[in-house]
Amino acid sequence: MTRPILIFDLDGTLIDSAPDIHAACARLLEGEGEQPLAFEVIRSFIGNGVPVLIDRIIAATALDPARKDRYLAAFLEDYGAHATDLTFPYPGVIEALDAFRKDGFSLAVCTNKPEAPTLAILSALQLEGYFEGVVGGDTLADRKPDPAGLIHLRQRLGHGPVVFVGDSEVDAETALRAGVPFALFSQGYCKVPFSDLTFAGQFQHFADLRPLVFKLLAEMPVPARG
Ligand SMILES: O=C(O)COP(=O)(O)O
Ligand SMILES: [Mg+2]
Repeated sequence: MTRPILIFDLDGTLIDSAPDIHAACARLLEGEGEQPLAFEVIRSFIGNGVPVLIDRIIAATALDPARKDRYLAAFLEDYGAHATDLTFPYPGVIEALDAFRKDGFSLAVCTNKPEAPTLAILSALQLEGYFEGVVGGDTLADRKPDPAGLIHLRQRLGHGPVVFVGDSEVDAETALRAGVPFALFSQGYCKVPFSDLTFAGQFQHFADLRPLVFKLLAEMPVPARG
């Protein structure tokens, strides 16, 4: 039987990474003689990838847009060295991944975080062994909300039924465009009211994800046999 595929977003879904992203942004701004931005402000800038994070910081401060490449490189170098100082999986993530693995799911990650820090974080938090595929923000030509990452992972992992688990409006749009049901984690970094999102179900603790995923799989149309 085709194995079902469960694809997870990373920041604000599997891991609470905003504290380290905020700290690295604060060091970048201090290095440029600027005041750090508030934690909630930086958290609201996460989800569209690091280049967009830097654009949003430039727009909110006196940083020079012409020096974006330099800020981006400085951020990535610093964040790469400190990405798991304050970052942990959300409660229940490891138990949920263990259960899904026992159930026979193929597990994967589709994040807008660049691939190098993504792989380093998964390794440092001992999560890497769970995932048969990882797509970062710079892995393919287009990142979320482009559906290419979900489509690529589905093809790589055997074309089984897919559920995408994420926290944000970016993830909801990605799932919609890929034609995949979306399970919304309500404790992440979403910037818009949930009523503005398309999602098949939501959960607030990872202990509640497994029944939701089985419900969504049971609701999926059975593919026609040729
Ligand atoms: O914006 C980012 O860098 C990553 O965000 P994501 O893991 O939620 O896709
Ligand atoms: Mg996210």
